[in-house]
Amino acid sequence: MKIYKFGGSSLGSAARIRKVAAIIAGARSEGPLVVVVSALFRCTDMLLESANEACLGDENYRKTFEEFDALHRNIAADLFNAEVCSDVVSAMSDELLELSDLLHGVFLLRELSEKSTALILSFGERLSARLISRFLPDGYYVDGRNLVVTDSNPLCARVDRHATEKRIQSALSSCSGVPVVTGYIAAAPDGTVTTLGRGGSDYTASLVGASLSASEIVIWTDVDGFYSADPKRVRDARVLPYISYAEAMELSHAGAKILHPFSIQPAMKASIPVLIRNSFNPDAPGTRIERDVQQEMKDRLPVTGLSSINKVVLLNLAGSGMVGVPGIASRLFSCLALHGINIIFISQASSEQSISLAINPLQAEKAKKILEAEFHSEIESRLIDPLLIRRSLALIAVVGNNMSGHPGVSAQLFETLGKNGINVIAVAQGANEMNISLVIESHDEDKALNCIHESFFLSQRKVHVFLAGTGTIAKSLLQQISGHRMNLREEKDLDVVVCGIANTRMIALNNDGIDLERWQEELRPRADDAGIEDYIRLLQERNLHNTIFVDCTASAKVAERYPELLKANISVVTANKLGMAGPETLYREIVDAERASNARFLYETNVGAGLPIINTLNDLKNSGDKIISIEGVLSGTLSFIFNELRSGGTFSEIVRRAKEAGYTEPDPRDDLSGADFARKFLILGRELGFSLEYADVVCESLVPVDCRGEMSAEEFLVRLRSVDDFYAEEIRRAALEQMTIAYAGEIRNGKASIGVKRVPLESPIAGLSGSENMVVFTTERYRATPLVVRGPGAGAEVTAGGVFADILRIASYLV
Ligand SMILES: NC(=O)C1=CN([C@@H]2O[C@H](COP(=O)(O)OP(=O)(O)OC[C@H]3O[C@@H](n4cnc5c(N)ncnc54)[C@H](OP(=O)(O)O)[C@@H]3O)[C@@H](O)[C@H]2O)C=CC1
Ligand SMILES: N[C@@H](CC=O)C(=O)O
Repeated sequence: MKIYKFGGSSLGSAARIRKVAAIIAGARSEGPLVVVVSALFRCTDMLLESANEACLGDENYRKTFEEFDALHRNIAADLFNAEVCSDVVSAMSDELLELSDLLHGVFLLRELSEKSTALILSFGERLSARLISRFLPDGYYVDGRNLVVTDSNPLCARVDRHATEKRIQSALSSCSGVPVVTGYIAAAPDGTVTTLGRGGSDYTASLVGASLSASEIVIWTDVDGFYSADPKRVRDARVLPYISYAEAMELSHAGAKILHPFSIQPAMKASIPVLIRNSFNPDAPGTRIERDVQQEMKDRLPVTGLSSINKVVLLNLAGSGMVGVPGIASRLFSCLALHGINIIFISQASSEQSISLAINPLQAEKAKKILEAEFHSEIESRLIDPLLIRRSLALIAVVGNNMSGHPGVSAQLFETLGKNGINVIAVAQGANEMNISLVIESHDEDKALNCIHESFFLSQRKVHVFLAGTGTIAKSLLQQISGHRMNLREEKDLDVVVCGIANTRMIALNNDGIDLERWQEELRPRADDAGIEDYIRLLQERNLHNTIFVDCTASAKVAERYPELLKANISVVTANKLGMAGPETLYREIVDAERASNARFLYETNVGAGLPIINTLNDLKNSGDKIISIEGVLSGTLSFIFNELRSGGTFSEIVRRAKEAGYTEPDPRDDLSGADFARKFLILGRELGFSLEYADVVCESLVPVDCRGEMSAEEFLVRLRSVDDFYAEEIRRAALEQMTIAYAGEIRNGKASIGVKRVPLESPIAGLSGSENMVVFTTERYRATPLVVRGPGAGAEVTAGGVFADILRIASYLV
């Protein structure tokens, strides 16, 4: 014998009911079957709505009732021929009339007790079972009120298992045909209608299955099975082929809505497998819930799935007078139980100074009053503090049989949450080690679910990138991410998802990732006054896990926001030097914010574009070497200019080419003035531990005096022709002495200076070509032969590559 339970989503229309009948016919050919049904799709909600409206004196209750009434009549008209239909409708009419009278009574009295609510709600299942039993060739109606015996709690009744089993066995053991049992509804011994709580039809199915020793209980629903997390919250959640009874119980108690939390227990006790299957996709294998016997279950990762309860409140009973006093916990739990308050979560530290309880927010005020009364004298005498209630919280359960005895699961869990800036307010784990429950702020719920899901390899790991700037470097970066994304997915199990792109005028946002093949088309105009603050607000509102802000602007305003981002635990990668080379106060703020947060700040491209200069310096420093001096050429543009001058080009023309090649700053005067080079030296000087401001770098400007005012880049390049002859002559004269000229600098003893220098033709600097940079580290370890880093120090491709590498460094830290 099998038990098939169909939820409301499977019973939404005549067409759906026909599909259900086909599923039943298939099973019937294999052996006896009992069907349990919920109310038709949305009907329980309609009944509740109508009852509430009636109670408020809102005449709309009739309209809602009529909608409910019409839905059943229309489905009957569609399912049956005229003769049968009139038969079915007349059977249903008696019940619909009774329901209408009841609602009218509520309307007149303006009173809706839990008892009358249960009675009104019972019509949903009663009418759906009437329709379906009649539609099945050998179906017959069985009223769950005659089978399931409960206490008299109307809306969430406790089942008397013994009495229920006897009734089910006597009614259904030797049934012929297909009994169609109303799920969800039950009755107290005095005949009062009760219900088993929302989703209680699953429980009915499990009770029926256990009482009849069924071979399996199949819960037919509208999804493919039990997911590793709620797919509405975790897009990459996947169907679990197997889970154990214990896991299913833990997950459904902690919010997984797919199964009524009580429904596992009867099946588990009778060792009956429970299958979750999709009536919309009957070919899908679904999820099998049974004892932990399958090898697949034993071989699984430690965490099987996650679930969450969206709204809980935390009650905190605390006080020094609780320490070592037996009976406090007993009084706490007993008085809440006495008043029917369900405790979802309990946490107590070994100090015994406080006990935290999570409960349903609807019961919070009642619970507070009860506890204040219970502990009145202790609160008066200050042995216990006034009761604290924290609201807007969510509970997350991380569940897996294989977590037990597997060291490192909680470490990984808390590390993941910490790196994403998610504060854990309370924690509980039972000694069976298969459920770690956490209470967090509810606005972090989705973020927490997603990062935990990825961290335990339940889905592909992701970083979410928000890019500022769409210029030379940003374009190249987007091209590189787009080109390499598939490889990263396949080889590193990492997805770099670009969720935001903004410049000063346009913006594109998409949590699922902007299409990088056509990102320009996704850009939309921004409001005139929307600055970088607005972009940061939007990205913070999204609150995605593993978020990295990437700055490819040359804007000081953007750089000023780094501390705020880091404090919000958002990592930053920047090509923009105006943070680390900004005023020392900003530099300190950034460094301090990074230290205080769990986020990372990487800026390797600030010096030498894609060359590993900052990392090399830090490696030397961190491994205890002493830096004596740093010398070299750190401007790609200036290097290019002097390298090209040696080959005979004209100064202004070479600057134009440097700009076209993407070597220059947005304003090339930032290169020619030495400002960009000076910023790099400032950054290196600060890395060395010197307290420096920009003005401390002695810097020679190559910008002619008449080119220093406001002017367009084009006008500047034209005016620059005035110095062409001068530099041609300088190069010629130097060559006569086997020398050349270059723009280079040195940091020594905390002093930094840069400028034009004559260098011998055979020197390494004269050997540079293109936009090459060269940094010479003379250190205690590298004294005789200094350590040299050399290579292209400017250009879109290498810079974007460096930014991308920083993103990946942060990704490997985060995920
Ligand atoms: N070129 C190179 O080799 C290297 C460059 N860098 C650094 O990379 C950065 C980018 O350079 P590059 O791509 O050449 O510059 P571009 O001038 O080509 O692009 C700058 C981008 O930043 C945008 N922007 C400016 N201010 C803001 C703001 N407040 N909010 C959002 N977007 C803003 C601009 O938008 P809009 O178009 O609307 O003005 C533009 O899209 C610079 O800081 C540079 O120093 C670092 C190493 C090497
Ligand atoms: N404009 C810069 C680019 C790298 O920072 C340079 O020329 O070096």
